[in-house]
Amino acid sequence: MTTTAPEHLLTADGVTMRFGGLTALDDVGLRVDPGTVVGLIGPNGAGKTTLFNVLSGVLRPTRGVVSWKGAPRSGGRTHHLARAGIARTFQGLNLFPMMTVLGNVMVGADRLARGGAFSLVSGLGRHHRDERELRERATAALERFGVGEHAHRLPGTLPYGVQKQVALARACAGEPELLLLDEPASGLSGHETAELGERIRELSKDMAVVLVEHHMDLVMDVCDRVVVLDFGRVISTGTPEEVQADPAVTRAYLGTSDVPSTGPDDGNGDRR
Ligand SMILES: Nc1ncnc2c1ncn2[C@@H]1O[C@H](COP(=O)(O)OP(=O)(O)OP(=O)(O)O)[C@@H](O)[C@H]1O
Repeated sequence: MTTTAPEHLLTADGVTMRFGGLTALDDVGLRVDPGTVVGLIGPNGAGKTTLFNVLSGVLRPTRGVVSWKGAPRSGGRTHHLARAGIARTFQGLNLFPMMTVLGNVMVGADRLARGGAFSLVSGLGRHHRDERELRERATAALERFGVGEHAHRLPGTLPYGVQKQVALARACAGEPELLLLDEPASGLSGHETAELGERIRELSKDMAVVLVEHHMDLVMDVCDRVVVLDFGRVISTGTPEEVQADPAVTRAYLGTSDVPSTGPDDGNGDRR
């Protein structure tokens, strides 16, 4: 039997999100193809976080459809999405503070095993073989992100940059097909951000990536396509070069310090 790979991994069609009288997203369309890195940018309040939350299933749109491999998706909790092959990171890291680094990453690897997410902590209800496999996967993920030596530490005892790598390792340990990254460069040094760029490029060989990010150098460096939001609408889509050259984008950023065509930025362009 011949199977045809779906053209798009994730699509959003006509997505509108209203909060009371405020329209945070207005008829937004987006597509993410396998193996591509898609950047979501826009001035403060443009709707990036709202769209990220719709794509990651945290918010159900007022109107419109988000589809995964061609099938409409109706929201879903994080672990449901993880089982489908979608992983995300959080701005606030969201590591479990009382669990070791290894334990945290084993939770991320869990979609590939049979037991429930927390049975690995208690050891209840999990087949020993499963647990050994999870441990191996998690250890490999930590090594891949260069933080294997911290496996038995608690996250809170580690520098912020290391915790960010652990959060990335946790998201990738389940071998997702799509990784959603919410401002992964925030709080990182220039050197750490450059390393992150290399990692994202490497990850994109195995999975698609959606990146919400204020750090323009990173966006322009790693993204295949960039979607620009302004006041909840998509005002430009294209390669980094195309959106940088788009006058609509320049206009949207006018008066902010968050200009996509310049070098390093402080990530705080605010026009409100
Ligand atoms: N839960 C909510 N209730 C009401 N209004 C909201 C809610 N979430 C977001 N908004 C509003 O929706 C608009 C878009 O916000 P959103 O946070 O998505 O923008 P953003 O592009 O992520 O901004 P930033 O770059 O500052 O994070 C803003 O006007 C914001 O105040």
